[in-house]
Amino acid sequence: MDSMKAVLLNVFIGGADTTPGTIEWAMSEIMRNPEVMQRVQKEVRSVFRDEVDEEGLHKLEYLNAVIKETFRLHPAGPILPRESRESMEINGFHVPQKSRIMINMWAIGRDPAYWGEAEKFNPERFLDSAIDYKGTHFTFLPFGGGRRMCPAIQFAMPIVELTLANLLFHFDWKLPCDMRPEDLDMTEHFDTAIRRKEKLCLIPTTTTSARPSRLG
Ligand code: HEM
Repeated sequence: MDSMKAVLLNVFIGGADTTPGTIEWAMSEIMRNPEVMQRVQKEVRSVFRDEVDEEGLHKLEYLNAVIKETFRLHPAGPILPRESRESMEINGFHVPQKSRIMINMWAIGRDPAYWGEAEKFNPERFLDSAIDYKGTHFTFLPFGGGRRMCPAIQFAMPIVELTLANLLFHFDWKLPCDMRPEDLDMTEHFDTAIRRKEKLCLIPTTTTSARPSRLG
């Protein structure tokens, strides 16, 4: 019974903050980078005609790169906890058996040793790149890796893609009070996940350019 409770709690905690948090960070980064907004909206609006559907998602190469870049800078699971099964030596440090090891994916994602212009939101770095989120590229593990990696990738990714594609397809977006993109507050609040400290507040306007066939 206790392990059933633990599994259910894990699913609730694992699913609660991660997906909406990723969508919120992606929209924040897209708003801060108008050239990314222009490119991603152009892609979404050229792939879909009347509605966004799941079948077309695989064609959204640039949106996929935007999501990967969001994971790199704002990983929903910033710390991956592990325990060493045996004692070992890593980079000259002795790690005793059963040590608790915290892998800091947030820091690895911003490490200039692995990423050019590491602090810059640049989805283009993932275009024509073999790096994916399946747990084999150790500098990029948004869903973790190994036997404890997130069991919900196939479920979570379409939700993130569909939500963002819909937001970008149906609406144009503005920052409130004539705020400039570079003034958008990106302060982080660290909990089990890293969320925005201030909620993201945006103004949607409906657009006719997304639905040419209905107007035609
Ligand atoms: C964008 C969405 C999501 C991201 C980025 C994400 C990321 C992660 C990460 C980094 C881990 C730790 C993996 C490791 O230690 O190697 C994890 C574990 C887990 N996630 Fe997700 N997750 C997402 C969505 C979800 C959803 C929607 C659910 C459930 C409905 C879920 C359920 C779980 C569970 C149960 C675990 C624990 C697995 C275990 O300990 O064996 N996740 N997730």
